[in-house]
Amino acid sequence: MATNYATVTWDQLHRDARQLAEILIPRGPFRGIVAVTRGGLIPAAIIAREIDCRLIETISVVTYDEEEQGLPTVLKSPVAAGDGEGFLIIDDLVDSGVTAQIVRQLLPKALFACLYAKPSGKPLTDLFVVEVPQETWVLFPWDTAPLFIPPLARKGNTTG
Ligand SMILES: O=P(O)(O)OC[C@H]1O[C@H](OP(=O)(O)OP(=O)(O)O)[C@H](O)[C@@H]1O
Ligand SMILES: Nc1nc2[nH]cnc2c(=O)[nH]1
Ligand SMILES: [Mg+2]
Repeated sequence: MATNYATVTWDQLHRDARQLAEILIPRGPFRGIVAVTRGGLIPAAIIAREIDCRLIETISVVTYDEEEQGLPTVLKSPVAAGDGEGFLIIDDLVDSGVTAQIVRQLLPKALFACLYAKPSGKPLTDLFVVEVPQETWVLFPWDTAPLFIPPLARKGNTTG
């Protein structure tokens, strides 16, 4: 279980994805992108727009249920990407690196990039934008919703 949380807003995610695209342009051009569903879908869409790439394939790997890590299962293979030559793999983050390891085994010639990297997963990604502590759970904009909280002055005041 994570000991703390880092909330990423839509704006921040968009800025980080654009920054990754900027780093990726000199590494291209790419024949296509493989988005690691589901978390990689939105970063991949933003990056595809910035690097002007229209061919998007997906790979589906399920590893986590809520915050619990389980055995990874490949639900969909990225058949259109062959051995990955000329392709760019995009995910939202690497944590333990297990998902990235599986994806890389299936696409050994592709470049792997993600927005956020925790120390254990860092060696498994070719490029990333922001490092996050291992014990921090990243809350993506699609994981969260704005919520009313009472003013501090009323905290613990059951009458007001
Ligand atoms: O480095 P790891 O420890 O493998 O963790 C990273 C993976 O975990 C999350 O996906 P998740 O399995 O939760 O599925 P989702 O993308 O469909 O939400 C995240 O989107 C990465 O793909
Ligand atoms: N949302 C989210 N999914 C994850 N999967 C593995 N690590 C994380 C994390 O920090 N945040
Ligand atoms: Mg994922």
